[in-house]
Amino acid sequence: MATKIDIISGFLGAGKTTLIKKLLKEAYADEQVVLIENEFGEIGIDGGFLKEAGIQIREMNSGCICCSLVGDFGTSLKEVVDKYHPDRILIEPSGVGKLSDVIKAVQGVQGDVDIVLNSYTTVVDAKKCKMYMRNFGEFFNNQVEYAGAIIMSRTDIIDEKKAQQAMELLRGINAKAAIITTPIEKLDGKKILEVMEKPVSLEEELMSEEEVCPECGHVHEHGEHHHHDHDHDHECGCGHDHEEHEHHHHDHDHECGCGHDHEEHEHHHHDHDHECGCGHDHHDHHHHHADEVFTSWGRETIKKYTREGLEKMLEALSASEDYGIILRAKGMLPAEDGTWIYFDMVPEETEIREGAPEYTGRLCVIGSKLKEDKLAELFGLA
Ligand SMILES: Nc1nc2c(ncn2[C@@H]2O[C@H](COP(=O)(O)OP(=O)(O)OP(=O)(O)O)[C@@H](O)[C@H]2O)c(=O)[nH]1
Repeated sequence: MATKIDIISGFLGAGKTTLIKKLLKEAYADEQVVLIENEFGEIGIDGGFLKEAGIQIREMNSGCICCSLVGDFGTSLKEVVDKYHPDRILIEPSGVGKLSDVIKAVQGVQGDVDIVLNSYTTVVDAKKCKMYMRNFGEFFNNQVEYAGAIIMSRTDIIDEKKAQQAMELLRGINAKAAIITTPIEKLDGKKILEVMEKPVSLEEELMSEEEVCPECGHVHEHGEHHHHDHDHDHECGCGHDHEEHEHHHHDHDHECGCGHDHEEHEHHHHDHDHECGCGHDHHDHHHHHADEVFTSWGRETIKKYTREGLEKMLEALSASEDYGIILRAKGMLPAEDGTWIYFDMVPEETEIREGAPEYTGRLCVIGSKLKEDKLAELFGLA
């Protein structure tokens, strides 16, 4: 049986790891699963948390799984399949990766390796969705637009109105995905996986009632029919033949988000297919690689911290832009009292907990226009 590939995408701190842990426990318990992580920061931090769950983890920290690294990624995927023959490979792209690039990379090796793209899901922080769309739309929106299913995180802590607003924003750029709005801790992992694998939105459910497939003339089951549609959409963004491109152009304009009109868009495709083939509009001056926009700063350290001290440092990070635009910080550090402090921070939300001793202390900050000297000073590591 071909190894199933589940892609779990989502912006920095969205809740990808939280979801993966839940799926491992509740939905993948009887399967052999390998996780491929592509972290943006230089220091692998998540690995530590997930190793406790006892699954195989392969980290790809050398760069993004994107246009330039498709080869490495393919090799990595092949090695994992040959070595472990897993039932499933979970791919957790970096929080600033473009989902379309990852889908394309998987599809690119599908012919050589016995894998099948099974699901492509995006976790969205419902609390920050609006802000991310506005400030980092180029990366954030792509993850939403290409998702088969969208899981809204933090619907447990925001009010209904805000959740509704976030949902509408997401629906505005992805008309088809199933959007999970129920807090995930209320749902069984199996149920979540079911939605990820057969993401049927209400709209499709209603529409497909009596719908006859225009291609084969049959009435399909909901899920079946839906998958059919989705496959087409995604193929369209990923370097498949031109006829199909044109055929689906209507959808594609939306997916691209480039703001150009249809004709112009088509033009770009002709011109730029050669350069990269990833279906992006490279002519657009707003196209960036993640490392042009986001930077990370990380340190290994033996310095000991206190919870109170660390809390203040993390508060200072989001209180101003003195340290740059901070989007994410995490780490595990030795405490003065001999315990270990693990922390997870997204602006205005900090989680500090006790964890198992690590071989050394590590911390990582991700953001835009980071001021490294100031950060080193703040954490007492200058
Ligand atoms: N209240 C609440 N907190 C959440 C939810 N999902 C994630 N978090 C918290 O948000 C923080 C980040 O969650 P992660 O699962 O590590 O996010 P991630 O997407 O893997 O983050 P990256 O490491 O940046 O890729 C953690 O402190 C989580 O406990 C949610 O649905 N509700």
